Amino acid sequence: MGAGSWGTTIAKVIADGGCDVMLYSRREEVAQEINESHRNGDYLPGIQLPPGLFATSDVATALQGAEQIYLAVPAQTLRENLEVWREFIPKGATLVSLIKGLEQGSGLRMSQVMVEATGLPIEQMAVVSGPNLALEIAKGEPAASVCACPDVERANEVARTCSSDYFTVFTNHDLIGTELGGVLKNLIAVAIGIVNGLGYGQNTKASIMTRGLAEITKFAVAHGARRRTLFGLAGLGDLIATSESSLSRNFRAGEMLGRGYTKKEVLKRLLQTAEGLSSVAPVLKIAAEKGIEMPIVTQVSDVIEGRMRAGDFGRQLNLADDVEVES
Ligand SMILES: NC(=O)C1=CN([C@@H]2O[C@H](COP(=O)(O)OP(=O)(O)OC[C@H]3O[C@@H](n4cnc5c(N)ncnc54)[C@H](OP(=O)(O)O)[C@@H]3O)[C@@H](O)[C@H]2O)C=CC1
Ligand SMILES: O=C(CO)COP(=O)(O)O
Repeated sequence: MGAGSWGTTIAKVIADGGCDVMLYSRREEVAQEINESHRNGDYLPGIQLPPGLFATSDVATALQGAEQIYLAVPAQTLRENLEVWREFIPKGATLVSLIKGLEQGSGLRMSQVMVEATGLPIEQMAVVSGPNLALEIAKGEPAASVCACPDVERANEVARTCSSDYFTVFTNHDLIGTELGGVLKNLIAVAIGIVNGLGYGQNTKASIMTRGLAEITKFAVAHGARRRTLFGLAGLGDLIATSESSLSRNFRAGEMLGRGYTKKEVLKRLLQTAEGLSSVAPVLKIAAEKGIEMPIVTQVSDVIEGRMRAGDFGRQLNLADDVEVES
């Protein structure tokens, strides 16, 4: 559900793995292009999609008989989408979030939004997250990811379905950690983008990446995540991929901020989803409520909202109450 860069790529992975896939696009012309030319030129230029991958702009057709429903729309639209889609969800289907953002206002993770918006139990909700830059995977470059679901059997089924000879999906039990890893690394990717835009070198980036990992681990653990999840593919792995790649929209957004563009200008130029720009406010609100210091994320927010000059970014990287988190 969602034929942007990641929805289309996962659909390709699943079709390449031998399963039937129906991809939902809200725009009829995108579905038509996929069915007729086996391309999605807006989002995956140069990529040939497999003939077994079909698309539709009709929700009922997309969801008819679906056993697993992969959600790949922006975090801020998921609730309203599901409120329309829920009547078409087949009984017992697994809903899989591919989304790496928090809902603004409520601060909820996507699996929580999925439960609220559909009325289905959390056991039917899964998340797939990891170092997965869409275009690289669409080209067939090998990569791995993590599927977490409270129901172990469903996690295994999803992992099997969306694994192919170039995409390996591991399972774990930590839904919260897997979900938060994807959300939080985006904020650090924006930070790395900012200092890259300022022209700083590897010391600054490595410092922010390492201290950023400490900061986001602390936040995630305070929510019940397992620390080791944040040091695996869904945390550190995704942080490395996103922070070092110009394919990352969050990194590119940060880079533009570092070069002096305003948030409004960045959003206008980006055209695609950069979840970090929307997640930063709910993350900081929750952090403040729980008394968690997040100096890097705070500075990201200050630069995004124009409260701090990008040139001043990175002067304060320490967590005042935490000196041992790296041990
Ligand atoms: N791209 C990547 O490498 C990865 C992305 N993700 C995550 O996947 C999620 C989706 O990202 P991605 O595919 O990259 O985003 P894109 O911006 O590439 O695509 C977004 C998709 O959502 C659709 N959409 C936008 N608004 C609505 C709406 N109101 N109702 C229904 N559909 C809507 C868009 O349709 P339209 O084209 O008509 O605007 C498009 O199909 C994000 O949370 C992202 O963090 C996770 C891993 C990797
Ligand atoms: O999550 C991603 C890679 O794992 C994609 O990152 P961006 O959303 O920043 O492009």
